[in-house]
Amino acid sequence: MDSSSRSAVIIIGAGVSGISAAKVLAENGIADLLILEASDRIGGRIRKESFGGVSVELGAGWIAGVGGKVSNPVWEIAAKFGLRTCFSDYSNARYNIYDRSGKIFPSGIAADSYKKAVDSAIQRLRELESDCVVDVPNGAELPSQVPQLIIVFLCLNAEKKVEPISTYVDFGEREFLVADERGYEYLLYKMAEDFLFTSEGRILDNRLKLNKVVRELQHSRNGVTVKTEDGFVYEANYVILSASIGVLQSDLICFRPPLPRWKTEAIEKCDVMVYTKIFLKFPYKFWPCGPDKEFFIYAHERRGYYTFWQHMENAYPDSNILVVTLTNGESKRVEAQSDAETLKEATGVLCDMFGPEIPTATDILVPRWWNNRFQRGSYSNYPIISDNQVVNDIKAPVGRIFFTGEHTSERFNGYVHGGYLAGIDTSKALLAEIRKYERENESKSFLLDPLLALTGSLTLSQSDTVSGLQKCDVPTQLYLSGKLGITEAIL
Ligand SMILES: Cc1cc2nc3c(=O)[nH]c(=O)nc-3n(C[C@H](O)[C@H](O)[C@H](O)COP(=O)(O)OP(=O)(O)OC[C@H]3O[C@@H](n4cnc5c(N)ncnc54)[C@H](O)[C@@H]3O)c2cc1C
Repeated sequence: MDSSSRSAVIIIGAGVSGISAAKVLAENGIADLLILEASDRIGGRIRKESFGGVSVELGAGWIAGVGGKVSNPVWEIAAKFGLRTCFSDYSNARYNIYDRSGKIFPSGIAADSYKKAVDSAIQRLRELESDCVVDVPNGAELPSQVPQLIIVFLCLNAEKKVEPISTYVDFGEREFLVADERGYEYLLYKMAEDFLFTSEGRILDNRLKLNKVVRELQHSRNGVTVKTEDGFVYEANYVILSASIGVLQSDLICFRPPLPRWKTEAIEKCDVMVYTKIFLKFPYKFWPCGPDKEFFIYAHERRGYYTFWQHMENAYPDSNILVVTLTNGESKRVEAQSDAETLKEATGVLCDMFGPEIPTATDILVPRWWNNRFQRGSYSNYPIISDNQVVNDIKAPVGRIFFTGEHTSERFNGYVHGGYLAGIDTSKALLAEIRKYERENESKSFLLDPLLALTGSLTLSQSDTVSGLQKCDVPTQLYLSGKLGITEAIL
């Protein structure tokens, strides 16, 4: 076991929220920080991979919420660094719906069915709201012609909340696909460059430590001891924890003492969505091309079975890549099987749509977000009908541990900009806390001064001298939530 010196703040996780949190701290004079990241890279759920000769985004692919009155901060950063993006027009998908015999549903029927189903689902949601039942409206009465379409759209929307989605209300309704060889993650690197030492595209600053899997957080009124899987121990005055909601629900990180019940209950209440983009590379195109054909749908009686497709010709012309999106149960099923089996299933679906003569895919890429122990899912999904108490509890600090990540964003959870803004918010809250202690400490030492002069000496313990911040610790949660008992709050 090794010991490192004490840091002012340790940030756990180098995804967008961890990096934005660290940047705000650094900009506000907290240079003494340490970022511990479990994997061998920064980015977290923003991740590119080379596939079929281009860069594909296994995680976040779109900058969602663009073109409104307020500018999406992630869009601004992307513009600043010249990230290449393509506008995505999903609206045409409803006209590109294939049945199992490869017939396209006539556009009128499809659009009409879509509208009816959405209306019916919204109505059903309103009813559910009054009953306080929380779920995707599986049982909504759907027109029989293209049920799969409706379910896809409802899934894609309901999983990210059906009623006004803050992202679109605030930032606009347009979505842009990142299609840049440097990847979406390039933005994180550029953010890190502002406060970490970098050279030739690499972060060389030893305040970022990769392959450091945090397994234990021992916290007290004096600080936090962080233990990693490789036996290292790090000490900090404060910790910002940006691990995903799926990780918090798992047993990867042990808290000593355990998190209070109000916290663990809130964490359990938040659903984890699994969203999987499967990439298939072909020797040549056999699907209809053109911008209005970018998205197409396969209508199958089995819910979510290889339903939502996208060709990558707009993003990367002549790449001959198709992407199919699966969610939740289907994602987990596919993650558990071999890629060869997945390829066989996907090929069967493509044969249904485009005939048996299609070429065999030369490559397949199946990300496994659910089985990744540093993610355990793709993004958070708060119950449609829930108050803000759950998210407030999830983000509330416990003593010296502050929580961040997309799941702590009240308005933009599930999105990159949610993670980005959450990181900023958390750091601001921590800075306020630090300043408060500094003020209190100053007034304490002011009171102590005459005493010191009288006695001539006063010995402080080592932990007291590390930082004045430790001298008058009041568990943060005490004043954030009136419902707590003292012992729970101290935990
Ligand atoms: C498939 C997919 C598609 C998506 N599509 C979009 C999209 O199109 N648009 C959009 O805006 N958003 C999208 N998202 C969501 C977006 O990617 C996330 O909201 C955002 O990236 C989350 O950032 P974060 O910092 O909160 O978490 P993360 O990126 O998960 O960062 C947390 C970091 O903590 C690390 N970590 C975890 N446990 C430990 C530990 N014990 N010790 C040390 N480190 C640890 C992880 O390795 C990770 O790097 C998508 C996500 C997925 C998976």
